[in-house]
Amino acid sequence: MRALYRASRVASSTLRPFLCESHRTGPLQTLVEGGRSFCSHAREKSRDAAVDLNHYPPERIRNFSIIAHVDHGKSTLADRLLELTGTIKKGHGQPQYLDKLQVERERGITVKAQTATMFYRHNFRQDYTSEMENAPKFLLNLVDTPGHVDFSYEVSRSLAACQGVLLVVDAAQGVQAQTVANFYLAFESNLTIIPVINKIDQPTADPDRVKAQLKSLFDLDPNLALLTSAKTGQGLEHVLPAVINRIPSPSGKCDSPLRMLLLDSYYDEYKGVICHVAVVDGALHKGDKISSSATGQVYEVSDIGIMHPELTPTGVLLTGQVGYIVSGMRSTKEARVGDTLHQAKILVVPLPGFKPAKHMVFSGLYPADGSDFDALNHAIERLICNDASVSVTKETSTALGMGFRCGFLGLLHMDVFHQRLEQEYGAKVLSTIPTVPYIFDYSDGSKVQIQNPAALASNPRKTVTACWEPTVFATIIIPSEYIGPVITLCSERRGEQLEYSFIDSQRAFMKYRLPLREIVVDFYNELKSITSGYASFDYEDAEYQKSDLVKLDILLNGQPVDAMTTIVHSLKAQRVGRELVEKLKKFIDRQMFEITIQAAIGSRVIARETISAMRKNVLAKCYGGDISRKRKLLEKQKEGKKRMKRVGSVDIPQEAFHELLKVSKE
Ligand SMILES: Nc1nc2c(ncn2[C@@H]2O[C@H](COP(=O)(O)OP(=O)(O)OP(=O)(O)O)[C@@H](O)[C@H]2O)c(=O)[nH]1
Repeated sequence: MRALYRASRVASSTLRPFLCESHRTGPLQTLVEGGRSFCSHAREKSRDAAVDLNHYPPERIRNFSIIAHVDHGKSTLADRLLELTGTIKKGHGQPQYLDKLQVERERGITVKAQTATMFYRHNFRQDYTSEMENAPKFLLNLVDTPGHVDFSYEVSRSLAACQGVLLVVDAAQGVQAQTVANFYLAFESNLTIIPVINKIDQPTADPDRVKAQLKSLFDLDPNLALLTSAKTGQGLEHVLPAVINRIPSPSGKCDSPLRMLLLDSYYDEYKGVICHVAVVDGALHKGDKISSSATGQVYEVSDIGIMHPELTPTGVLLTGQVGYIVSGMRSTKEARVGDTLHQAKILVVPLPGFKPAKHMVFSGLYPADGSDFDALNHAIERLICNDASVSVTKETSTALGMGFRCGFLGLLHMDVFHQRLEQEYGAKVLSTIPTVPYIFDYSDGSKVQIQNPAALASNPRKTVTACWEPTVFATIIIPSEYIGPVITLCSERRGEQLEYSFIDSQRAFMKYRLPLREIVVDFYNELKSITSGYASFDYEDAEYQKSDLVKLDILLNGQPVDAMTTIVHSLKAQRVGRELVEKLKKFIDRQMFEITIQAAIGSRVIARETISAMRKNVLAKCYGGDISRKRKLLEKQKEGKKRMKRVGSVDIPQEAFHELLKVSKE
């Protein structure tokens, strides 16, 4: 009896994940057919499946991510692995296949992490003479991640679905700042790290130097580093065997109730919201009803599959597998990244999820043509379905009308969002000067985070008692000859040096604490230019520090333009004010009346420029020398101008706003 019970338990635990919901809860004996484990319902469902995932229990799965510093070759390596496994055709004519966005192709950077499922036969005995057809087939999920610091949130999210990483390092450039940051992301997540020294085909490649750096900085065994060229294909044959041999399989429980992590989501015009998910425990089938731990909403799974590399329906996703689902969610408010999805009516302990995205930079987005507010609203709603890391709230500006205050992960992220709005949704956008989130303490004990400088209004009933600004820990890696200029740059930017050491005989490693405001605008460009492009830079957020901040208003003919208000350090107010005023003068056209442009702190004007009025020649038609008639005409013109000045509003061209974004230094 006990044996029978045990047999049915074993059968139940191994079979249940493969069954549809109606059968999973029913008596098992009705489902077992000639010793095979699948119910007729499940077979029916798998008919539309191009790939049968039932052959891939967790021990035949490896989930790994490719992480590296910018441009060290992640996406190219991903291409080669996809080709090697036959997932995409060789010479598909589209380099960096997984960089699908127009903005990624134009800028040559990865912005969005992309997952692709590959199938690969691996012979553990390394006995290549034996027939490979008999070697076990593995399901490999590869995640290509962005390298730029702004998108490290994407990297940390991707790592939640992985058990290991390929840490790619350029054989000529060696370890760079994002290599360090990404190593620690993987290390702190307890992932297996496989070092890959790439671009060994370059004439300046020095793999031994890189191996020594990997040892001294990360204590990684240099003998375990793989040497590759994603360009020529050299050494690539060792990558996937290393993935299978060194990275553990996912450790979820097949016989537990479904727990699935929502990794990412995007909006598709035809299918609606498509969610990328990692099945941690249990299994999910097409037609199942699932529920969100965050909202309690119930959905029916209408499509399910893997990215192979395009959406490929499979009818099922099993423990340890990564794929997509379509379940009728309508917006990212429903598809919350980091949420745990489970079978409806079966309660589970939610998975740890992710830390919420931290918004470093805020900016107002307004329709370039005021009447297009609805179009911009629609475009932003759609785009945040594809980029949930942006925060959006509505705001109104007296100068620009109705718009949005958006929070971004950094300046590049802001630029990319802006570009995507224009390219993918045809929205014409005007953005205001980016600002960082400051905190102000008031005399009544309240604390307010200011994301829009114009909102910092003077209030007679309470005064500001303290100002706080966000800071970051910055990592800078540079060739030793540039140490002097970099130290000067950091101290100009109010930085405090925390660490200073040498990676090897040629390169220095520095850690600084810097105010976030000082690095979001143009710090990286300046760092690159003073180091001939050799510096690498990364940062992570640190705590707030007390600071002496002032609100800087820009006034046109005495009227403050709220969209141009900014908050600056008091020591730099004069310089920033002058720079803003001079920039504006260049971009505002002369009008029929005089325009004064002023920068002011409260009622104190700290910089001023004047654009003189265009003078219409009212005397053109006045022939002859009647002086009193001429004087009369000039007097009339002066009166008219006064009236225009009083009632007229200054037209500020779009370029003026774009130029103000570039105000390089505070
Ligand atoms: N010589 C050489 N060039 C390579 C190799 N691998 C990649 N590249 C080149 O390096 C550049 C950057 O490659 P990507 O694959 O886009 O780098 P990435 O790390 O994905 O870049 P981000 O996504 O922006 O972080 C491209 O011009 C590639 O052609 C290699 O093994 N050898």
